Amino acid sequence: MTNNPNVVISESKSSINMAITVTVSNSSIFQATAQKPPAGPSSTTGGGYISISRSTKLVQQPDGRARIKTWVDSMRASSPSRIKPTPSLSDHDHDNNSSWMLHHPSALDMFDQIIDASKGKQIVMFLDYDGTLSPIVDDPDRAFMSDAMRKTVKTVARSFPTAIVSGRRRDKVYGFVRLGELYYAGSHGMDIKGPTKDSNYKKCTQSVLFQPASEFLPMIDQVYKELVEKTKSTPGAKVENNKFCLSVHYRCVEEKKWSELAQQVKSVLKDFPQLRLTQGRKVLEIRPTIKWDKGKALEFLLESLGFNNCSDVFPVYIGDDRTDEDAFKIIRERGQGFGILVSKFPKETSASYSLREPSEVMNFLQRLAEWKKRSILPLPGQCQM
Ligand SMILES: O=P(O)(O)OC[C@H]1O[C@H](O[C@H]2O[C@H](CO)[C@@H](O)[C@H](O)[C@H]2O)[C@H](O)[C@@H](O)[C@@H]1O
Repeated sequence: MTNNPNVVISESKSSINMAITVTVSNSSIFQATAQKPPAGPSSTTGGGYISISRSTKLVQQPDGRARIKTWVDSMRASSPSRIKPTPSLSDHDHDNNSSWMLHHPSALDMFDQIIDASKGKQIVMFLDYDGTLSPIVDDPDRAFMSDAMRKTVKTVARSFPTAIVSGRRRDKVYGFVRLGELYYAGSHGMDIKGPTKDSNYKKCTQSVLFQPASEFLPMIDQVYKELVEKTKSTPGAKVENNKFCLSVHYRCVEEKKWSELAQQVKSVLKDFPQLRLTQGRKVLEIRPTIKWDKGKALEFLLESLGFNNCSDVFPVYIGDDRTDEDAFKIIRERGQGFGILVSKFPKETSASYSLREPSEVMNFLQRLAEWKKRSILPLPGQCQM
């Protein structure tokens, strides 16, 4: 995707006023401040509040009970499968659904309009992995992508610069996707690497582009060990080491144990104010407080491609998670391209369009690749020089 995929950019250092900031809709859950030595290129700063949504803030209780309740509330809120299935939707639910679909229509239904808007511009594809290219499953180590999806992504990557942007560690998501011609932004964009022809992907360190949180590696490893130890008494809990960030999965934890798990995570994190907690789909995500996310990764990749100040670029970002909202927002702010949210349920989002599930994502990608193929073929009767 870049003119020079072999460039290595190191992070700049600045002193940071650490904060753990969490909003549920955009997902910071827990906030505390502390002064710490330099740890990253930039930082968030914060006061002592927790926030359930962009508009709702709670004052912290000294004993932390309100905070745990807020965590558990937001863990529930991030479990949309709890919503009743469509056949039993009430009139009110139907109205909500229809109104949401008016604002976020299906990208398949709007395919021609999307293509029209992209005319004369370079489409650049950004694809989230879990829940977008692969269906959500109980075991995060078995979230395999189908061969049909892999073939489709390969075809798309031949037509447009394409990046996978995932919360997972980069080598793990590469292990699922197994396509060397793509860009990969792992650890929520904190580990970016360009295309490689080398079949041994891990050894090809020359094409690493950006790792803005490398100073956090020892801390992340330490917190990983502590979380594994602390949560082992909670059946079903699973801690995943995503290199520059961590995931604490509660998909397989009984709901009555969620509060206990939140308490365990909180008790570890209290000693690490340099880390913040965000939420995904039945997962608590822990990452450095640096101002870097999937949106920044999108901007970085566009810049690497030479599209920073261009009016003729058309980024399309497809994702299902709260962490993808950072990228949807950037796309909106740039006024270029579109975000597409993968969801069966109405959700607050900055995406413009929606798709219901990975099979629809595949369908959309196939149509996009077919359109591109047709658009470069000569018209019938037209001579090729
Ligand atoms: O940015 P993504 O590629 O969407 O990664 C976000 C998290 O995805 C994975 O967890 C999610 O998918 C699992 C497998 O389907 C599922 O079991 C889990 O409940 C989901 O949250 C991944 O395991 C996490 O590390 C990523 O942060």
